Amino acid sequence: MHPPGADTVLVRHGDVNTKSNTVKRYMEGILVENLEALLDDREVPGDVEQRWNRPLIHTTEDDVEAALEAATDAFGVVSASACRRVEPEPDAIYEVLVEAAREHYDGGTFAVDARRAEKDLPFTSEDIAREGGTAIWEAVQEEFEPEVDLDDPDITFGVEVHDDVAFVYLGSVDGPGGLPLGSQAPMVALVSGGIDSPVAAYEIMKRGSRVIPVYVDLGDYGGPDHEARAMETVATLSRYAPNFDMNVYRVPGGETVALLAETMEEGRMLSLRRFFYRIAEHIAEHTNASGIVTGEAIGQKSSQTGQNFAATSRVTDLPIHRPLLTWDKQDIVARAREIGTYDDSTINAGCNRVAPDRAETNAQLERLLEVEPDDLFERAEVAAREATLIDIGS
Ligand SMILES: Nc1ncnc2c1ncn2[C@@H]1O[C@H](COP(=O)(O)OP(=O)(O)OP(=O)(O)O)[C@@H](O)[C@H]1O
Repeated sequence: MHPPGADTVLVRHGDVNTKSNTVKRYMEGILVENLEALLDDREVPGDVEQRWNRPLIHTTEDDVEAALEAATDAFGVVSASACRRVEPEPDAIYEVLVEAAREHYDGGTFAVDARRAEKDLPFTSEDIAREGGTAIWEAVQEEFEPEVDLDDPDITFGVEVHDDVAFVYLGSVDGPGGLPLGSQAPMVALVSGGIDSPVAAYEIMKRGSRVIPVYVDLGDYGGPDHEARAMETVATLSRYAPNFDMNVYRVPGGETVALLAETMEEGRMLSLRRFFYRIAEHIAEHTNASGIVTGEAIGQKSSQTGQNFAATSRVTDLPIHRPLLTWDKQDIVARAREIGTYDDSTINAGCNRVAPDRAETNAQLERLLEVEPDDLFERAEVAAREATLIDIGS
């Protein structure tokens, strides 16, 4: 919903605002590039203006909702509004508020939420809210019984006044928040195509890190459907990052997985995890990435206990980031649905279970080292070297 004639998207960022002016300018520049790429990828016409504090997308009224959707998919964006630009004069603002009310108000409560970006304007936010509210009320009172409710209105008319322009909008749409993608160091993301790992990758992207996706082919324990599922989830994630390479490193792990399944019982999943981390470390070295991301959550699976993390994490010097560490499964599922990876993740991959019937929950590294294959690290190194890059076709 937007005021008639709205052809601009007003973009608000959050954490970018906490930075020094130099860093903020740099990050706003990255955000603008990302917004341009999202518009381009979705074939939405529009120009992005790098305006201090408030990037703007200039588009057409027909395209403004699509531009708004693209803007609220950009990492670093806290919220955005489709708005009409007007002269920063009270009467011009009230005129547009009245037009917007005539078009969209259909009874119930309303509020005017007005802000001034500059303090030296000859009117206050309260003046605009009060007089704008009166103008709206007078315009609709013959047809309806309008009521002002500042706490929980049915419709909110937003006004933001700068010294050179004012914006009028009807509410705002939340974005993901975080920081612009590419403003932080890249990370290797271990993606399995399950529900959790794509969400973990998304959460790291949200903090500004591009991800280098790595999928380990599990051989007989994986299969084409398992792999396709992983690739689909990455393709979905790449819609949020059209100007970043998200092709997947597919690493041949089938022989090692089969060996672990044949020779190990309780500690099998832990040595498998050590194998994954070590592979990720090699790919991180090769791609200049600064960490490893997984979808693990404390206690979610028997292999994901605190003791097991302590025993397995020591296999690499790189930090292992587990953005979902404290998340409940239902919250992970909700986020997967929100970002669009849930359906890909729940396709039946029809693969065999690697996990043993009796799983280790209290791993001791020394005991694990006694039973795991001596050449596990060499295997990881060779597998990483033999990785092939899969074009996810975005
Ligand atoms: N075949 C794989 N290739 C790459 N990474 C993997 C693979 N399998 C698991 N992982 C990584 O190890 C983590 C833990 O895997 P595990 O299978 O124990 O948990 P999960 O809850 O099923 O995870 P997910 O839902 O992401 O598959 C995953 O979140 C992912 O980061």
